[in-house]
Amino acid sequence: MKIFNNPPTTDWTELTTRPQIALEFLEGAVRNVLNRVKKSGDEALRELTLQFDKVSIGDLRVSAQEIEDATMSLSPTLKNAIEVAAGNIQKFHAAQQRDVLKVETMPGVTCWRKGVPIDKVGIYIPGGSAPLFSTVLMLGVPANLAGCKEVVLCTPPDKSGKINAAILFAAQLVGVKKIYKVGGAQAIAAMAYGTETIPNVYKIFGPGNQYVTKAKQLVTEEGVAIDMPAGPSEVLVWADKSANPAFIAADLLSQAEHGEDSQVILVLNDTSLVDSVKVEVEKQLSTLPRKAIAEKALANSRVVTFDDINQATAFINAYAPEHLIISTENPIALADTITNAGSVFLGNYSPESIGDYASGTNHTLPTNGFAKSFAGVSLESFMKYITYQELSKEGLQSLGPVVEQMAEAEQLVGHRRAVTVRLDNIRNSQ
Ligand SMILES: NC(=O)c1ccc[n+]([C@@H]2O[C@H](COP(=O)([O-])OP(=O)(O)OC[C@H]3O[C@@H](n4cnc5c(N)ncnc54)[C@H](O)[C@@H]3O)[C@@H](O)[C@H]2O)c1
Ligand SMILES: N[C@H](CO)Cc1c[nH]c[nH+]1
Ligand SMILES: [Zn+2]
Repeated sequence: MKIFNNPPTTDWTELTTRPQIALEFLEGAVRNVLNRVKKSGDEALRELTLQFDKVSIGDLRVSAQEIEDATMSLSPTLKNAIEVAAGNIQKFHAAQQRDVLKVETMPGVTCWRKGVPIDKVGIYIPGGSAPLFSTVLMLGVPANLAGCKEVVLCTPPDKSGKINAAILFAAQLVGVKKIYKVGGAQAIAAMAYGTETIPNVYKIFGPGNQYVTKAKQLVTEEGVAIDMPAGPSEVLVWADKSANPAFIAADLLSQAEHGEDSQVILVLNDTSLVDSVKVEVEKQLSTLPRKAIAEKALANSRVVTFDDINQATAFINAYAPEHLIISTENPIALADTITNAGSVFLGNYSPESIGDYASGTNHTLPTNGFAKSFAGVSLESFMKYITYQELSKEGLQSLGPVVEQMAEAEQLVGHRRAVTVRLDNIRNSQ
């Protein structure tokens, strides 16, 4: 991890840059995949799966027997852990349900807003380097709570053409039945355009690598909605002397192990922890099974120190981390100064991996600075909100003249007439 002490505050560009595949190459490669799936459907999916996942797939859909076998093969302790996590995720997301609130903006003018589920949604479950069955809970639970009619799940097969048993168990737990063995940009294309086997959907959810994330962004050009760009994982730890160097190192490594293009940042308000954290990172890295991956991610990572706490806040808001851990003496006060972050973990006993799996919050979060403008997945992400209004005769008599004035001034006589014709009718019938 490269160290920056009191970096100049005029331009954060270099310090907030994430490791990325060259944009032109990435976009070209992903557009090629999208076009192939659009043109050749299932045939392209099979060819691309052979090319990228090195396996030949016959039936793209996971059978009921495969789901049953997977469920049987899983240990009771893991099943129980998944159920506990699902319960917490269910509780947190169910609490996001809102009552319909009717507002009388003027006497006789009533407006309200009602959430309705998005009929058809697609959920992408990453599986390239690790089978993220926790993501099935993060997306399946709110889709189920929202009442989406059709949920399509895509995830890459392993080298023997199978889907990880825990992914299948979690899917049946949250009621997802349409599961397909396809990953990467080709899975996003399948859910966006539909193929002979895979139904198209209206909105695509889920994290993934840079290919998956770019594919999601590109299909929005064709009218498909997405949750947000949720690419390579990242964490920023903000610590002071009260933090434990072993905890900090473990938190940094927990996200560094996701992928070589992950990035972890340590922000310190003094330099006293630099050496002890370095020692701990080396120590813990030496026994980490995914050491090679984490080492590459650490090479893209940074320690940034600031004498001035306000500069630290400004940097963190400019970086807009996916995850922010605040391991300082008064974490809540510091958290209040943060406007750009996906999810925040407070104090020394809130490791980020708790949120990855089981506290209840959603782990599908904006990366690469998108936390400036996007929120993580929530129940609302699976709904759309329709607004309604109903006017009584008296309501139209009060508000109609206002709209007549405004429509006339916008030179939209047709708009004015839709009001006038009714006001005339009321007058004539009195
Ligand atoms: N932001 C979030 O909320 C969040 C949550 C969980 C995971 N993640 C991230 O998701 C990512 C998962 O990535 P992954 O790779 O393990 O799994 P993945 O499922 O996202 O991608 C695997 C697929 O990528 C495709 N692919 C691989 N190399 C390719 C190439 N050269 N050209 C075209 N396509 C290619 C293959 O089709 C493969 O099936 C990680 O970066 C992780 O950090 C993010
Ligand atoms: N940290 C990831 C979100 O960036 C989520 C995850 C799933 N499993 C482990 N971690
Ligand atoms: Zn994680």
